[in-house]
Amino acid sequence: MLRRYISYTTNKFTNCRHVSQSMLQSTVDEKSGIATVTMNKPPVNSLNLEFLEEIITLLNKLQKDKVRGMILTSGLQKVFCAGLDIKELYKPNPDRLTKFWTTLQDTWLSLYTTSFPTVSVINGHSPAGGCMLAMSCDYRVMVGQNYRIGFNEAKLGIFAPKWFQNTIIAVIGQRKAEVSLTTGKMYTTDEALQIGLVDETCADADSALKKGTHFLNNFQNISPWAYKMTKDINRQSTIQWLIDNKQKDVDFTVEYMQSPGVQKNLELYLQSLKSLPPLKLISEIN
Ligand SMILES: CCCCC/C=C\C/C=C\CC/C=C/CC(=O)SCCNC(=O)CCNC(=O)[C@H](O)C(C)(C)COP(=O)(O)OP(=O)(O)OC[C@H]1O[C@@H](n2cnc3c(N)ncnc32)[C@H](O)[C@@H]1OP(=O)(O)O
Repeated sequence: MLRRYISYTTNKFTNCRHVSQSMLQSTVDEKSGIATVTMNKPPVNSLNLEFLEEIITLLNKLQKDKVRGMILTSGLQKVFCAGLDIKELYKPNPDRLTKFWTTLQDTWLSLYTTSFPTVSVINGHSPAGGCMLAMSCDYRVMVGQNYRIGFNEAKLGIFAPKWFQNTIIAVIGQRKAEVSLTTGKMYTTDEALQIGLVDETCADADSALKKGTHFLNNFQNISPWAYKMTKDINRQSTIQWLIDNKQKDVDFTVEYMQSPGVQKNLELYLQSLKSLPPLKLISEIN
C-alpha cells in the first residue's frame, strides 16, 4: 500500500519551508513567500481522486500560511499533467465517479479562486485536464519545444463542461476556444504562445521558474485584498455558474460517462494509448 506522509520542515540554510505529501512537494521561500509546488505522481501526473484531494489540502494549507504566490510545476521528465485519470472515467463505480467529479469541481474552485497569484511552469505535455490545470492559474510559462498542450477531449469522444469551456474562453477568447475544443488540436509551444494559451515560453525549466518568480514579484506592492477582490470580480460569472449548478453538473456527468457510446470511445482511446509507440499519440492527433 502506498505510504502517505506529510512532513513540514524548515531548512535553516536555505530559508525554505518544505511541505511534502506523497504526490506533491511544496517549498516556500521564506524571504519572498513564494511556494513552488511540484507534482510527482508517475508515470504521468494523471488527476485521480486521491491526487485531487492532495491538491485541495495543499492549496488550503498555502492559503492558511498566507503565501504570497505559487508556482505549479512537474517533477516528471516530459509530462506536466496528462489530464484526468482515464481510469476514473472508464467502467466507473458510480459512487466513486460522483466523489471524483465533486472533488474535481472543488479542486478547480480552490485553484481558480486562490487568495494568492499563481503561475504554472509547463515543463512537459499538458493535454485536456492538464491544460485546464494550467489555465486555472493566473499566468503560464511553457518550457522547450518538445511538448504539446491543448484540449483533446473531442478525440476521446467526450466534451468539456460549461465551467471548463468558460475558463478557456476567459484566456484565449470565444472563437479560438471553440476551434481549439472542437478540433481537439494539440499545440506546439510556439502555437500555444501565438493563440495565448501560454503567456511566455523559454528554453529550460530554470529560466521558466525565474520568469514565474518575476511575474509574481509584480504583486509585491499590491495589496492582497485588492488582488483577490479584482480576481473574484473578473472570474465571478464562471465561478457562480458552477456554484449554482454543482449538483446538476455531477448528475449529468455521472450519467453521461456511463453511457455505452462514451464507454466505447474511452475503451478505444485506452487501447490506442497502449498500442501506439511512446509520445506518438499526442503528435498523431494534431
Ligand atoms: C484544478 C484542476 C482542474 C483540472 C480539470 C478541470 C476541469 C475538468 C473538467 C472537465 C474535464 C473534461 C474532460 C477532461 C478529460 C481528460 O482530461 S481525459 C485525459 C486526456 N489525456 C490524454 O489524452 C493523455 C493521454 N496520454 C498521452 O498522450 C501520453 O501518455 C503522454 C501524456 C504524452 C505521456 O506519454 P509517455 O510516452 O511519456 O507515457 P505513456 O503514453 O507510455 O503512458 C504511461 C502510462 O500512463 C498511462 N496514461 C497516460 N495518460 C493517462 C491518463 N490521462 N489517465 C490514465 N492513465 C494514463 C498510459 O496508459 C501508460 O500506462 P501503462 O501502459 O499501464 O504503463
